Amino acid sequence: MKITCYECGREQKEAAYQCECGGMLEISHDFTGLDLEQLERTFRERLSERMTPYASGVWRYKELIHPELPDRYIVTKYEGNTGLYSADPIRRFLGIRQLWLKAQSENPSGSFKDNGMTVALSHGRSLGYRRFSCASTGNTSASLAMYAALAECESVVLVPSERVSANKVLQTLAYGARMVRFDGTYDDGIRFYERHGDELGLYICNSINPFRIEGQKSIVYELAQSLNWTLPDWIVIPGGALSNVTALGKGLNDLLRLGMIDRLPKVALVQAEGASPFHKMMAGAGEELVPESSPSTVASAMNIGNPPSWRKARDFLKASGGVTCSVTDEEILAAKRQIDGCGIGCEPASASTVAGVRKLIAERTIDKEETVACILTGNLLKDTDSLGMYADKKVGGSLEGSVGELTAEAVLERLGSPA
Ligand SMILES: Cc1ncc(COP(=O)(O)O)c(C=O)c1O
Ligand SMILES: N[C@@H](CCOP(=O)(O)O)C(=O)O
Repeated sequence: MKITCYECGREQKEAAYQCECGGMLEISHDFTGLDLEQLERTFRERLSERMTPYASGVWRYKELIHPELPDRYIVTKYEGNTGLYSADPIRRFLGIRQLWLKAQSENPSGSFKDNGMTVALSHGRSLGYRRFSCASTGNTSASLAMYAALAECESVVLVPSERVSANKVLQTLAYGARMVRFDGTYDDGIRFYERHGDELGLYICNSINPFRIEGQKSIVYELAQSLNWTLPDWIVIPGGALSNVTALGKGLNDLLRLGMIDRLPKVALVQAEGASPFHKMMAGAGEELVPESSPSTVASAMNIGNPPSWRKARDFLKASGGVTCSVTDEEILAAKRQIDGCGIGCEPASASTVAGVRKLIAERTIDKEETVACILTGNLLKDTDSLGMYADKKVGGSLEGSVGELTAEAVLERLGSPA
């Protein structure tokens, strides 16, 4: 395993997040010598592991993620192992032949961050760190605080004072994090760490830490394994800091290189219109990202104007024929209503995927005969404010008004006869 600069290629020391040239870091593995059949058998056999690190849907793939890490450093809550659903109401809503929803929202802290955080935090422990940190819109901080508490370590987090979900803030605090609220956005928090992280002696677990990306690759490994190593035509994913799409691309390239899949699916990256600097760059065929200083969307997890991983994301999407699009807050909430109402549920950022599929079908980029998997990144309870924001607030048809005396007849009168 080697850590190099994504920009200049220079090899790096272990604990760095950024090369001297300012470039992001990347981990590369030498997979030579790995026996494909043996690997597939191992990944299958580990599905029946219980209470060992290999019962995790991340560490099941340790050989492809962090082969050198001694097991004693692993901090796991058996993350991954999330549901893959074929939700008919959503499929009908989109009018598409086949749709899968991969619910990373079912992770232990309620978001896809756990896939990456277990690896970053475990690696930091192996380096001797006891104090872990991040800047966050709330999900990264909740995940970090949960794993740090499990490892009996400290967590220190920077969270903007506005435009974040109160649920995520409270969850982070409940796990014992020390929190600094500040005026600004996630982007300002990252800039602070790039300047001061080392001097503060903190181990930073944002996605500028390349071990986060290694862990997040497991999402697509697990998706591929669940579908017997045959991926759908499209994978659709939301984009904020762009760590998830970067990890998706890296994981897909690993699987192709190893011969575990025989073609790359197309990837669609969806941003919220009010925070879409990456989509604007891609749509305008530009090569350089122009940061947005005041990103603003109901999908608060994606209130990001200067995504650190944009170069990696751009290179993957361009090389693989991927696309980007943006959707409005209204479109996000309409899609969220469908996803919640079919019993799966998600937070607004995740719903942008289904909204994006709808738009890409309308634009004829996705054909209705193609197969699609959407990555649902965060849990419905992560943002309860957004539940009151549906255009039509009657989600399941709430019984408005009083039923008077509570009798079966009175309730039935309000409900009507069963369908
Ligand atoms: C629930 C949720 N969905 C989507 C995103 C966007 O993912 P990324 O920042 O990796 O692009 C985030 C935050 O990062 C998130 O918390
Ligand atoms: N939505 C994220 C912001 C991106 O953070 P990172 O972990 O990819 O650096 C959050 O939950 O903080």
